[in-house]
Amino acid sequence: MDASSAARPSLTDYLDASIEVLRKTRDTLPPALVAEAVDRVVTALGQGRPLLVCGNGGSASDAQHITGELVGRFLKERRALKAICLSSNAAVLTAWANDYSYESVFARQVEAYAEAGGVLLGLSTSGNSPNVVAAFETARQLGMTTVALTGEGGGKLAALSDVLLAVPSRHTPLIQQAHICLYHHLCEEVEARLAGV
Ligand SMILES: O=C(CO)[C@@H](O)[C@H](O)[C@H](O)[C@H](O)COP(=O)(O)O
Ligand SMILES: [Zn+2]
Repeated sequence: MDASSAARPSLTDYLDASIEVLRKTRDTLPPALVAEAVDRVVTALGQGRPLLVCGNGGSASDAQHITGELVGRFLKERRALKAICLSSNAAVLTAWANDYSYESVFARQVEAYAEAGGVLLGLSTSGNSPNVVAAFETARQLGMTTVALTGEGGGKLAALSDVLLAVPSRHTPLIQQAHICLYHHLCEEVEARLAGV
């Protein structure tokens, strides 16, 4: 063991902390709220309206992950679903951020793809990333439903979300891990309900 490793959590400690956040999420997040998020997404996609997904850093990967499951498949064979990742088009992101502002990179794409009755799903562990906040403001102006996956309290997204799924932690990586559980559940439910529709 090197001298500095004593200060860092062991893998066992890290897994224990992860389990604790997942357990608190299970015990505190109302199932009816999760069901409402599922309902909103099922309604939008069932009517051919888009699900737009955005986030930064690890949450950008999560946004890609979610849209990959829904455009392709999660567990079942079924039709493709109109899920669009706003965090993955490098040309759009770099051109818009370079010429205008990083703060508006998602809002601009919401303008491009929004349809009233669609859903914007934003992932932000702080709930305060300015580009996700701006995207929520634009989505609401354009008649979209907003669903947020955040950490404890929901930050600025709390006031801008029709459905707020806030993981009870302030630790970014552990919140992200709980987000993966929540969105895999969402994908499984959405897919099951839209199979054959
Ligand atoms: O993946 C991680 C940390 O696990 C980082 O890349 C993290 O996503 C970035 O610092 C984000 O910029 C954090 O933004 P947010 O979750 O507060 O919206
Ligand atoms: Zn990470």
